[in-house]
Amino acid sequence: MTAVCEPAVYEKVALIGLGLIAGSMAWAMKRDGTAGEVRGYARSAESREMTRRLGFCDVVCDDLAEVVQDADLIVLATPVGVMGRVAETIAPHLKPGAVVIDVGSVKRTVIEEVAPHIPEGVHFVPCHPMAGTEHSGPASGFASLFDNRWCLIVPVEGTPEAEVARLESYWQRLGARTERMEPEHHDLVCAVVSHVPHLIAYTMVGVADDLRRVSDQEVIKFSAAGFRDFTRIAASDPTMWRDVFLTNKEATLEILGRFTEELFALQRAIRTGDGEQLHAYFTRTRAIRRGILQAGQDTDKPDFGRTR
Ligand SMILES: NC(=O)c1ccc[n+]([C@@H]2O[C@H](COP(=O)([O-])OP(=O)(O)OC[C@H]3O[C@@H](n4cnc5c(N)ncnc54)[C@H](O)[C@@H]3O)[C@@H](O)[C@H]2O)c1
Ligand SMILES: O=C(O)C(=O)C[C@]1(C(=O)O)C=C[C@@H](O)C=C1
Repeated sequence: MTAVCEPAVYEKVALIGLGLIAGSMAWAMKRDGTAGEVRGYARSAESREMTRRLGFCDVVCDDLAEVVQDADLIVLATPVGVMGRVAETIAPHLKPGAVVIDVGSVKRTVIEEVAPHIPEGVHFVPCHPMAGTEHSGPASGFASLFDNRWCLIVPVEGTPEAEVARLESYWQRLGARTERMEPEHHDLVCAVVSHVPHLIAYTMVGVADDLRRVSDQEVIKFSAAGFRDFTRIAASDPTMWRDVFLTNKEATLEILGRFTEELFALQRAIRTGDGEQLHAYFTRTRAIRRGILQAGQDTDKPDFGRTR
């Protein structure tokens, strides 16, 4: 029996910044023909060469104007700190009716920095796939990254409903579930579920490293899942995460403030031997994890399930 292929959602797609997210999008588009043609732009000859060798783009360019011209969908997949500059460079070369999206982990600042450069007649629809790994670069992408993960869509005022709906169907074809959100709410939610947890992991690994006595061999030798997870997360790309904290400053500081208050309360409970308080706290947090599992919302997929 011949498989019935859905038509492409966008005919020509241009990816800017060929790393984990762009590479995974390209593999996922190839998986079921979500795009007619995929072009990719990378600054370094090494990334372009690697991309050609892996074969996830039909055309690989070293010129931003060339990659975006004629593209129906343009994806900004660089660290968030440079997205404004990239948007400014590509703006004169965008065709009328094209859709520009970003996949950055922060939304309010990206909107402030990108939107002013988007020409009249071109649509800008900010997106954030809630999926990733600690790996980066063109060789790190894989087709199943977005399967069953959320992609948050943060439309700006005035975007035609049809363009947002089309983008939702695009992400769904890449395997994701979609939800729309306001930028400020997005940044606060991500500070809680992603940004501050990364900061805690970075800090915890830094603390272990400071205690050289235990860090060399013992930390790895005796670590069980908890600390190993911290070291995995703390291996994430430094440029990406520097930009996340600098651009989501307000929400990060808000959540960090709450976090340190709770931490001090637990610290006091330990110092004063208040077992009842500790037990009540841990009972509450266990119920949260169990609730997530019961609702079938834990879509965590370890790397061993990945496919190109
Ligand atoms: N890694 C994750 O878990 C994850 C998840 C969701 C969203 N994001 C967001 O997606 C974006 C890309 O992240 P990634 O994990 O794919 O990173 P990555 O480091 O794997 O890829 C980013 C690529 O952008 C390139 N780049 C940097 N500056 C550039 C510039 N000025 N012009 C062109 N290219 C440039 C880098 O060389 C790199 O190849 C980031 O904004 C990040 O916040 C990441
Ligand atoms: O799984 C991981 O390694 C990730 O860090 C992915 C993760 C997250 O915190 O969940 C990281 C940053 C993103 O913007 C979205 C997803």
